[in-house]
This record gives sequence, structure tokens and C-alpha cells, in this order.
Amino acid sequence: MKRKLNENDVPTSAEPEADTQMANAEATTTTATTEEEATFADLGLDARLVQAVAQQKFLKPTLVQRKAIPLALDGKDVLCKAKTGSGKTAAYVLPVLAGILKKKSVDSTAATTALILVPTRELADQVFKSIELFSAFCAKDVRAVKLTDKLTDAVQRSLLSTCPDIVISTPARAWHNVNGNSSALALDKLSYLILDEADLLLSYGYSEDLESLSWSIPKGIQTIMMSATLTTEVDSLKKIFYRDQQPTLLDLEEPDAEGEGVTQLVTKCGEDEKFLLIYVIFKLQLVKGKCIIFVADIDRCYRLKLYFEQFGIRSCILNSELPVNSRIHVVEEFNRNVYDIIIASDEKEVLGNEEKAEEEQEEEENEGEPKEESRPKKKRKAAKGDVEYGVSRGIDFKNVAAVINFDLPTSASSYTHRIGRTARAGRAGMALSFVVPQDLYRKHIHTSIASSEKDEKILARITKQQAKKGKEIKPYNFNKDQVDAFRYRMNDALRAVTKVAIREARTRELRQELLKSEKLKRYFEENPSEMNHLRHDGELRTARQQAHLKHVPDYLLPKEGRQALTAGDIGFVPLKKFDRRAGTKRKGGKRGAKAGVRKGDPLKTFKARRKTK
Ligand SMILES: Nc1ncnc2c1ncn2[C@@H]1O[C@H](COP(=O)(O)OP(=O)(O)OP(=O)(O)O)[C@@H](O)[C@H]1O
Repeated sequence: MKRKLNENDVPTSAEPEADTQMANAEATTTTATTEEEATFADLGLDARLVQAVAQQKFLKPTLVQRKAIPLALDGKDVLCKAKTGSGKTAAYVLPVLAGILKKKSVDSTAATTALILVPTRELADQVFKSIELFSAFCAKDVRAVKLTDKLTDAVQRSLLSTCPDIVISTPARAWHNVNGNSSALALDKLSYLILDEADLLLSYGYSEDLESLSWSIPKGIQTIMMSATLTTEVDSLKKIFYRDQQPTLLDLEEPDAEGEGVTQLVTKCGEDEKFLLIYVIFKLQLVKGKCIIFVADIDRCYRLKLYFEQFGIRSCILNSELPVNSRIHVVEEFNRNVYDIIIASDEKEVLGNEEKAEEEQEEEENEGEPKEESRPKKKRKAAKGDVEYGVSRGIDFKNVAAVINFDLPTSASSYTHRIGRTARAGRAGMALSFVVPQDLYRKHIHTSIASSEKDEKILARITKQQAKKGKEIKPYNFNKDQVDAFRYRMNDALRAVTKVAIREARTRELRQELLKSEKLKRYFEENPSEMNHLRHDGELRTARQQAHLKHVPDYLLPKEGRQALTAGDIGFVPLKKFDRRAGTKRKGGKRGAKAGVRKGDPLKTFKARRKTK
């Protein structure tokens, strides 16, 4: 069940920008307190939408929803910046649905009224599902379609031929259907244009599509932009889409209430030590709950997965190479608590852009400061993989206890998006980043990346950016003695994970996922009980199996039990007495079965399984 969100919301600390008219919603006589207590019904939404929101167990609107919904209902152009996981999707979906319902009550002519542009296909899917949920009580009055390049042109034409009320698409797909594909997408009746994850739309290489679309979109329609950061890219979009009008700017910074937000930790270690620490973290169950581990590229995904396999730790992989159906399925299953660990390579793989990181660096350093005339951005091409893939950005992973940056991202904004996958919807979470200091850097046999040379520089930028948000990144030091005991096992396991094994694993997984994605999809839809065949965390077994590594002898376990690493009951967790394997007796003769600590072999506890919610 979802928690009540933002119980301790404070009024916005938004400040007006020189050229931007500020939100004056609070200029009414409502006090901050009454505003905080506002319900969805108070925001002036259609009763059917309020009912749908209640069905989602959203008890109160979040800050961004309280601020943006009334403005959007009032027909205002809005440019909204709010932190990751703060509920931006509902903040624009609900008023758009309300507008459509209002229009339908007087004119039922079919027309595409809203175009929602998103940077990735995963996000298109996610927004589509949100619309389905929020229109649950008015489904016959609102029809939404999502366009993806997985659909043939003929299917896209047929979807658009009935003039759905809402079209969700990446800019490239939208433009393809406006300009080509028999001009299937008609924009002349458009009333709403939404740019979601606006800070990412340009960086995903859609600048030309966006520019072209802007000329096909009727003048004067209501335009809403949502973003987690305000970058020069957002500024460029503002110029393209608002032209001479000035949108109402909502720059929402909200302090985390107690027990909310991300605890950020960093640990300095050599490349080999990353493998040692990650093993220790999972072996000693230092992370309680679900975890996303970010790595630098696709090969690293498989190296880590095969390494985990050596210890019987199950994990699934997300990267741009996998078919989109599989990717969406992995996220859905993860959100249903079927898996504990996702290893993801993020969008940098796709954009292949060290160059982009350099560009971003400048922007990140200047975020929030007056911007210079922005440079026209080059259209970027995907290096490989799927250009419409993006896992660290915008995807709503539910109940993620911890994000581990096994490899540091190449930019501070990427870091923000990655850690934003935890502590969503007013929850707490932990982010731990491994940073290879210059003096520990050496081109190791297991390292396929060279970026570690820059880790410290990137960390400095990240720290600076987080400090601007009032966030601190604390150093975390593992107990060396405790960790060193596991070094032999790490070496044994790493030796088995050869380049050939990685290459084979990558091919095998791709083949398996393609099969699951295309051929078996229908079968499993009809036979849900056999869904196990569609699991994404199966063993790839391309590396030599070493049975002894799957069990940990007692002498390797810490004597004193784990120390409290963070105060919360999430992320890194304390353990008073170490919980020995099921079947192994404690000194007192009793089985170690403590509340909050999993029973049995901790390695086995990471076997994917369905948990009760
Ligand atoms: N009023 C609410 N009450 C409770 N939960 C909410 C509320 N609004 C949204 N949520 C939940 O919060 C989570 C994050 O919402 P959403 O994905 O819209 O965030 P976001 O701001 O778009 O994040 P990102 O910038 O990462 O895309 C979702 O799981 C959503 O269901």
C-alpha cells in the first residue's frame, strides 16, 4: 500500500525568475496550512477523476500537484520543476483529463486534444498506464494511444484514424506521423501540449523533431512542461514552444520530511574492491529491500550478473539492447516485488556521449544561475542500442530501498536521475556510490571502462550540485578486516567470469529475451500460471560454476554482527546478532530467526520470488 505522501509538505520556496510571471495561486486568501491540507476534490477536479485518485490510494495531492493542477485547470501555460518521484505525472495528466471531460460534455466530436511528448518508450508506456488508471471511471469518454516504433505504420495509422483524445509519443514518432505516414496524426484540434521530462527531450536527440513539431502545433494552445532540473535544454524548449508568451514557472524545492529522502553515501575503492564490496553487501544482507545497481555499460551488466551467479545471487538486467517488451516486463515485475535486484546500464550507453557529459558539466555547474543565450544543440545519434531507451530517467520503480552506483555516472544530472529511482513518493532510500580515486586507478583486467580516471572529478561536481540542494554525500567506510575475509572468494568468482563468458551471456540473454518478448508473449498471456518461464532473473550459466562459492562458511561471517550503518530500516540496515543459515545453530542452540531478518541462507534469500505486499 502506498504511504501518505508529503504529510509535512511545506509551501513552495519558488522564487520568480526575472522574465517569468510567478505562480500566484497562493495569492488567494488560503493560508499555507489550509493549502497543505487540500484534497484532490479541493483542486477542482472532475468527481470521476477524484474517485480514480482515491482508488490509487493517493490520500493527498503532493506539492507539485497542489501547485500545478489549479494552474493547469485555469488554462495557464506552466513550466514546472520538481524533484524526481514527486508526482509530476498526475500533476499534468489529471488536468488534461479534466479538460477533455469538460470539452466532451458539450462537444463529443472525436479529436486529438492532447499530445504528450516523452523521451523514451518506457515512459510512453508508463504515462499511458497512468492515464488508464486515472480515467478508470470515465474510460468510455477518454481514449489514449501510445505510439512506438515497434508498431507498423499501418497499425499506427489505424490507431490514429479514430482521433484518440490523447496521443503519447516520443517526438520522433509524433513527427513521423504528422509529416509522414499519410499524415495520420492531425494536430489542428490540439488544446494541450505536454513535454514530460523536458530536460531530457533534447538530450535524447529529438531537437529537429521538436522544432518541426513546434511549427505544426496550433498557436495559443496550453503548453505544460515538466522537468526534474532546469537546464539550458529546458530553456531552449521554452523558446521553441512558448515563443513570446511566458509560462508560469513553478520551481518547487521541498525539503525532505523526517524519514524521507535519499541518504547519500560514497565509498572510495579500487576497481576490484567494487566486486568485493558488492558481494559483501549482498552476502551480509546489508541492503534490506529492493535494489538497483547502475553500471557503466552493457558488458558490465553481464559481468556483474555472472559474478552474482557464482554466489547464487539472482538478478535481472536492464539495458538498451534488450527488447522493449522485456524491459517493460522487468520493471513491472520488479514493481510487483518479484525480483530484488536489477542491474542496469543507463542511457549513457545509448548516447555514447562523453562529449555530452562535458557539455552537461557546464550546465550543471550553472544550474539555477542566470543563463546565457543557449547554443543550438547538435542532433545526436545513438551509438548503439535503442535510442528511445532510458532506465535511470523518469521510470517509476516502486519501493526501491537502495540505488548502488557500482560505476559512477558521467554527469551530475545523471546522478540525480539515478538516485531519484529510490525514495520516491515520500519514502526513504539509500544511494551508495563507488568512487575509484585517482591513486587507486589502474587499468585492471576486469575493467572495460576508462571513466574511473574521472571519478573524483565527477564526484566533485555531484557533491557541488547536491550541496546546492542542501544535500550532503557522506563517506562510508567498510570494515576492512571484515571485508578482506571475502577476498579469496571474490577472486575465485571473478576468474570464472571471463570475457568469453560475458559475450556468451550477452548473446544468450538477448536470444532468450527476444523469444520471451515476441513469440511467447501471447502464450503466457493466455497461461499466466506459467509465467515462470518469462522470468528475467534466470541463471545464464556461461561462466564456470563453482558450487562451493554458493555457501559461506561460518568463519567468514563477522563475529560481532553488523553495525548500524544508517538509522532507518531501509537501505543499509543494522543487525544486532548475525543470522546464521537455517539449519545452523546459534551458540545458544536456537535458530537465528529474527523479525526483520530473512530466514535461511542469505544467498538464497535473494532468489527472486513473489512477496506478499
Ligand atoms: N498524491 C500522491 N499520493 C501518493 N502517491 C503518489 C501521489 N502522486 C504520485 N504518487 C506516486 O509517486 C510515484 C512517483 O510519481 P511520478 O512518477 O509521477 O513522479 P515524477 O515526479 O514524474 O518522477 P520522475 O521525475 O522520476 O519522473 C508514483 O509511484 C506515483 O504513483
